[in-house]
Amino acid sequence: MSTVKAILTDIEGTTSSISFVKDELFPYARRALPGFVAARGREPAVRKWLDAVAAENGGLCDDTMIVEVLQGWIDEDRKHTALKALQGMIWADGYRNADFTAHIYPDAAPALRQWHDAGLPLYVYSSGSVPAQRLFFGHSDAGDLTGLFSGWFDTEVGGKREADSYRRIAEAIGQAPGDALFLSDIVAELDAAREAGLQTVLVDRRDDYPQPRHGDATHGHARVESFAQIAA
Ligand SMILES: CSCCC(=O)C(=O)COP(=O)(O)O
Ligand SMILES: [Mg+2]
Repeated sequence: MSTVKAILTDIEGTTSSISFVKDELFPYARRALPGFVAARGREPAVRKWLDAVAAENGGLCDDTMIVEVLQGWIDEDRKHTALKALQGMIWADGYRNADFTAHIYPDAAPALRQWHDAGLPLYVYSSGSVPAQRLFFGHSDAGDLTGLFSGWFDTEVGGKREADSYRRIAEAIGQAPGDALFLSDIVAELDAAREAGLQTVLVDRRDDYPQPRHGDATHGHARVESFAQIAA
C-alpha cells in the first residue's frame, strides 16, 4: 500500500455488521413507516421524498400505496436515495428513544480512533443518508464517534458502484484519488473506487461472509478480516 492521506469507509459489512442493519434497522423502519407517513407526510422535508417515490411509480396518488412501495424496497434492500432519506428520519426516533444503539465491530472503533489521532482524515461513504450516518456513529455501541470523521457522503454524490462518485469525493475532500484508501465489503464498490484511482481494501468479515473471499473473488483488492490488519 502506498502512502495513505485519507480513509473513506463504508458502513454496513465494513465498520458494522450486516445483520444489525438487516435484522434491526430495516424492520424498525418497515414497521414505523405507515405511522411516520401519516404523522409527518405533510412536512415538506418528508413530502419531497414521498413525491419522488410516487413520480417514479407512475404518479401514485395514495400514501398507502407509497408506503407499500417503500416497504417493498426495504425488503429488496434497494439503495434508493428517497428510501434512505426517509429511513434516516425514522431511525432518529429509535436512537432518541434508545430503542437500539448502532453496531460497530470491536476492532473498528479503536482503529478509527488511532487513525484519527495520527492525523489521518476519515470520511464515510454509505448508501445510508448522511443524517442516518451521523445518527449511526453518534449512537454506536462504542459511544459517539462522530468527532472522528471529517466528512460524510451518501448516494447524493452518486452510486457506490460508479467510478465518478469516487472522483467527486476525492475532489470534495481535496485529495488526489491515489492518496485515499476506500474500505468496503462489496467488491463492485471497490472496483469502482479503483477505477477512479483510489487505493482499496476488501473488508471480508467472517460474521458477515462465512465463506472467505480469496483468489479471483477479491478481484485483486487487498483483503483483511479486521480493521486491525489495515496498515494505513
Ligand atoms: C448508516 S444507515 C444504515 C445503513 C444503510 O441503510 C445502508 O444501506 C448501508 O449501506 P452501506 O453502503 O453502508 O453498505
Ligand atoms: Mg457495505
